[in-house]
Amino acid sequence: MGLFDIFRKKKVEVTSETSENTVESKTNQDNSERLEPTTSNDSQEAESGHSVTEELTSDNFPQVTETEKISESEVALEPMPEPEVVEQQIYNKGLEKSRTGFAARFNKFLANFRSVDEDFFEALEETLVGADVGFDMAIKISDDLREEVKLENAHRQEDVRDVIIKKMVDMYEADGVDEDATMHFNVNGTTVILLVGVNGVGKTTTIGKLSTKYQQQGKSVLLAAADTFRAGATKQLQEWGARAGVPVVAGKEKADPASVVFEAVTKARDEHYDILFVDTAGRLQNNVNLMQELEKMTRIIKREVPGAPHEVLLVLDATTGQNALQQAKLFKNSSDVTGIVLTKMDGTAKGGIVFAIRNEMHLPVKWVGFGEKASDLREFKPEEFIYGMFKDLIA
Ligand SMILES: Nc1nc2c(ncn2[C@@H]2O[C@H](COP(=O)(O)OP(=O)(O)OP(=O)(O)O)[C@@H](O)[C@H]2O)c(=O)[nH]1
Repeated sequence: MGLFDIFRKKKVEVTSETSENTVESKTNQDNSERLEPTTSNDSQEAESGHSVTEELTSDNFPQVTETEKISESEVALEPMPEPEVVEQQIYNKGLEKSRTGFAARFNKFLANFRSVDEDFFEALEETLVGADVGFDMAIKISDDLREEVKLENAHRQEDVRDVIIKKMVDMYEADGVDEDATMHFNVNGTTVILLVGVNGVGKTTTIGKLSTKYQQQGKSVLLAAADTFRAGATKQLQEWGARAGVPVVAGKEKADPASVVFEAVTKARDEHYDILFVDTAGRLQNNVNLMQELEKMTRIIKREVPGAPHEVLLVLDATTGQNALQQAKLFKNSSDVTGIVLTKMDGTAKGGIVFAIRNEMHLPVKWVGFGEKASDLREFKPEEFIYGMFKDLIA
């Protein structure tokens, strides 16, 4: 089953689940309406002009009634949602801005639809570029659609919309056929994971989140604060380390980052840590010194732990749109990037960047950040992403 079919299936399942829930909640509402006392707190509040809650003291605190006790035990028996459902909810929430942004652009484009002519393709390209799917992909989609018989026969807005979204999903799927989005671990010793990227994209935060996750899975984790460039970076990493219960190897401010890496990598290897995360400094990506610094660190890591680094994760800030794509190109050329962490997806209306990264970079997105908390970093799931992005657009 292709990605688009999975997306359609998900949509049908969720729509029918939602309508069942609506019937159920309507029934509950009907019952509760009948049980509701005639004088509610709200009306008391409205009459007295101030909150009832404020007047509660230990003396007049209401006793739990028999009915409330029953409903509490009912709540306790309620089944926990399936992990896939939880994941879908997280993606839906995290992609809210992108989804509404894309839907607004797309609906505007469709509202002007009269016929499939040259103007139509021009407007489509503009819409796609505006949604940050990347220039190359926008042109490719538009070119492919010119050959599409189904589009030629489409007369209604809904048909046009379905053909275009199916094309986007199919193309996205085809571009990712050889992509390996799994994390690679060293089976014979310490796994070394390097995080690279420009200033402020979320490297330190991502290390904090990943170390919390792996620590909770029972792995022993060590952090290396090799960002000696920015004052405060080491402290920030130490704070995450303390929260996750993970030790941090740090050097003095402005110390040679390579010396911190050397100390950390030998400690991790000799003391048999499962994972070492290396936080690097993020100056401008075209800064030659930064690239040389990264190369030096990588040489030391390779020398001390053969086969390392096992992952070089490039962190990109999704809110920077096409700028993130430029950064990806530069880093890909000068370091052995194995995957991408796309942060701040919660704060962008430009989720289309995921399409551009796959289409133009052929680098797998391995993780996505939907917020600042440790649990907001999620493994990248293409199905959830496609669903979260387009669910409002397909009937
Ligand atoms: N909303 C949101 N904020 C995030 C996310 N990831 C990181 N941030 C925030 O982005 C800001 C920068 O994150 P850092 O981890 O300091 O970035 P950095 O790449 O280490 O920065 P430098 O050390 O300057 O290179 C912080 O305020 C983070 O809380 C995310 O997924 N969503």
